[in-house]
Amino acid sequence: MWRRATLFLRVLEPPIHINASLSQTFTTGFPFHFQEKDGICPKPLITFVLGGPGSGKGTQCGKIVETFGFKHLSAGDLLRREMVSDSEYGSMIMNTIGEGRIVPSEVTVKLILREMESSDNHKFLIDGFPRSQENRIAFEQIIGAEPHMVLFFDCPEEEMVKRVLSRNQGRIDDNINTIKNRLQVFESLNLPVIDYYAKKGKLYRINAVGTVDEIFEHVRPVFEACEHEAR
Ligand SMILES: Nc1ncnc2c1ncn2[C@@H]1O[C@H](COP(=O)(O)OP(=O)(O)O)[C@@H](O)[C@H]1O
Ligand SMILES: Nc1ccn([C@H]2C[C@H](O)[C@@H](COP(=O)(O)OP(=O)(O)O)O2)c(=O)n1
Ligand SMILES: [Mg+2]
Repeated sequence: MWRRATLFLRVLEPPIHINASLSQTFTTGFPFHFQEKDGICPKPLITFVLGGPGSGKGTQCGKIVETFGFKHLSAGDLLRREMVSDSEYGSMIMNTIGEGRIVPSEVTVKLILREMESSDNHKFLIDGFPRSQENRIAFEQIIGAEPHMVLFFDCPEEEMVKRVLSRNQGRIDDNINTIKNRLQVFESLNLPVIDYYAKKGKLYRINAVGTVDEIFEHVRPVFEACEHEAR
């Protein structure tokens, strides 16, 4: 169903710009620009990491960070952190996540933007985002950048449910009722995004069944090729 994309790197990206009307929604962090390093402001290298709940995104991101030195931004972790802070969005995020729905894009993109701006690393692994076409468009408009590539951890539903139910991290959404909703939301809102990137030739579909190390052996060559291209 998913075509395996050939390596496609946009080496020359258009300059980063901020959509003026959307930028007015935010009070911090504009204009978006990276911290300088040795007097140079590098272009961001963005990888989106997608897959259903429990497909192993976070686990594989840990290994990618260790091996390839990316900055890992988990949209879910950022939202959970915001949820327990004094934020005005706290209760909305809790209700939304508890029901297995998607938090409004402006909130999530704002949290991602804040992390990107404060990072001294220009290589970003954005995990669990974009989860909908609305997420994707908000990111493009607000941050003004596109991913260089998109990983999709393809995992059977049965296996995802089993992993989520034994995750044991005390998450409010790791219960059978919420999982059912999350799987439905994944199918209806996230698969179209995955399809979108497949059509753009940016998608790398990874078989997410196997041990963590076996799966990472499928991931490794994708990043090795990316590093090679960037040289
Ligand atoms: N390949 C794997 N085989 C078995 N369990 C796994 C594998 N990869 C991750 N897990 C476990 O499954 C659960 C979900 O993994 P996680 O990385 O949190 O997935 P996601 O971020 O996609 O929801 C975690 O408890 C993790 O330890
Ligand atoms: N882009 C995103 C990412 C996560 N969320 C919310 C809704 C998701 O069900 C929860 C949990 O996301 P998270 O990526 O941590 O979940 P998994 O790692 O896939 O199990 O957070 C969101 O609203 N928008
Ligand atoms: Mg995760």
